[in-house]
Amino acid sequence: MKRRNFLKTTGLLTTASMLYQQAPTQAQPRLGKGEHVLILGAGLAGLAAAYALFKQQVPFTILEARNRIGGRVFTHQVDEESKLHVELGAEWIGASHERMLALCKEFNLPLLNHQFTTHLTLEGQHYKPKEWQYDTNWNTTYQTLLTNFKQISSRNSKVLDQIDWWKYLINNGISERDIEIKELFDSTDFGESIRNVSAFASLSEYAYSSPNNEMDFRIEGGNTRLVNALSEKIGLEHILLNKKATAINQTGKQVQVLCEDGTKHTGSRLLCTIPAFALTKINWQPALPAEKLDALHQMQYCRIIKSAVVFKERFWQDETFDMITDSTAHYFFHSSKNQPNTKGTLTSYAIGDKAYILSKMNQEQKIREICAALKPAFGDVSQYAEKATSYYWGGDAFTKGAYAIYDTHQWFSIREMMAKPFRNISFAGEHLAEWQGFMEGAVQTGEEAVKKMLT
Ligand SMILES: Cc1cc2nc3c(=O)[nH]c(=O)nc-3n(C[C@H](O)[C@H](O)[C@H](O)COP(=O)(O)OP(=O)(O)OC[C@H]3O[C@@H](n4cnc5c(N)ncnc54)[C@H](O)[C@@H]3O)c2cc1C
Repeated sequence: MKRRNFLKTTGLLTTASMLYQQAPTQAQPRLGKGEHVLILGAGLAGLAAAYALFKQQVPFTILEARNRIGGRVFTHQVDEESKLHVELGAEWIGASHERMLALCKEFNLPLLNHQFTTHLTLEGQHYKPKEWQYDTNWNTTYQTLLTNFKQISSRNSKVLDQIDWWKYLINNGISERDIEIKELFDSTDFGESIRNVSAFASLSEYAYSSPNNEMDFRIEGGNTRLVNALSEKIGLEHILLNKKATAINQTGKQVQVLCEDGTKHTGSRLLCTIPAFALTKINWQPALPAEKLDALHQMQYCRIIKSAVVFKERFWQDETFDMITDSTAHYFFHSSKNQPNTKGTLTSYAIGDKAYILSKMNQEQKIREICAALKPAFGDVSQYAEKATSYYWGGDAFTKGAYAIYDTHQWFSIREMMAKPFRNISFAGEHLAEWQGFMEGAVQTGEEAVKKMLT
């Protein structure tokens, strides 16, 4: 069974309705001929929705708050001379990410292998890929847990949602050393400590992911190329930048969006693809149902900082180098893999409190921190470091985090409430997706929202 089908069968779409019986449920009428759709947000959810409308010849306009398209897909050129680029937002396309793979194929965007072989540095000791491993018994237990999860009942799914991933692993006998390593690994997936993630959310990700945990590909030239291809296809004239929505009024059959620059935009339907935090900052007339606002307020986004350092030489030598460490800089990978040059970049990917600490450092301090974390593996590499570029998503004005993180008790409670349409307004975006936290999820929710409008 595929992951999305699995999630549908675990009762996901019924529990929240039981919890929020007061909320109004209104089926939206089918979109009429010539009716204009407004879309908030030019991230992948908004662009995928617009592309689906474009194919059906439905008129639409995208309103985007930033001065660029792409949202959390954000390719950045770090060095003009070498033309090296890095991803400051979404990095990997997974081998199971069907819609992303199909779109890349459709737009002739070549995919590059972006898999790595992982080193480990723990308490100042460096281990090369085959020099470290989890306890053999634990490996067997873990595989059994993943396999058994695929048979889980709806009732037990909800029990699992009540405990966090860390406690679940401890309960199932992981050793003290292995939980330390597992926390370092898995927290990079969730962007916070695994004590803050529902065991159900974790298992549904790991049991259904590709063998490389969906860290498989990236688009040659940068993931922003997909965003650009979609925008060009639908017509750049339909995407209005610097249009931060501040108020949304629904009167009769019309929805009016007021933007910070004083402009007003009207449509028969509105699709909001903006993150939960941004939705709570909008002045809604009539007000959003209290249960929905409450769910949006509860939704947390993880803190991630990506810091890419340009080095004069690729002293790590191995193209597939990545490394988990117990330092503040946390996880490193060779972000210039498949970009031939004498110079190269290593990206540090730090989460949670570590991300926050790094965000308070200037670039020189960050380079010092990163070089110190690399020392056990490579000695002093500070002479190779040229510059660092970083982006702290915890401070992002629109998301206040990198992607949604479902804490205990949340998977089966707030999600459906956030996804519920509100009169002529529908909702999409990564935080509502079955492939939550991924580009794939953003695309799927955008496409599905349009499908619902048209049926
Ligand atoms: C550091 C990091 C690493 C990641 N790694 C991966 C990865 O390896 N693989 C993967 O598949 N995914 C990854 N992701 C997740 C992926 O980036 C997201 O799931 C996806 O891009 C979200 O798309 P979206 O359209 O739902 O939201 P967004 O991209 O956030 O788009 C929403 C848009 O709405 C706009 N907006 C917000 N408020 C308003 C407003 N009031 N008015 C108008 N517009 C507004 C925003 O500016 C934004 O452009 C990562 C994300 C981050 C941040």
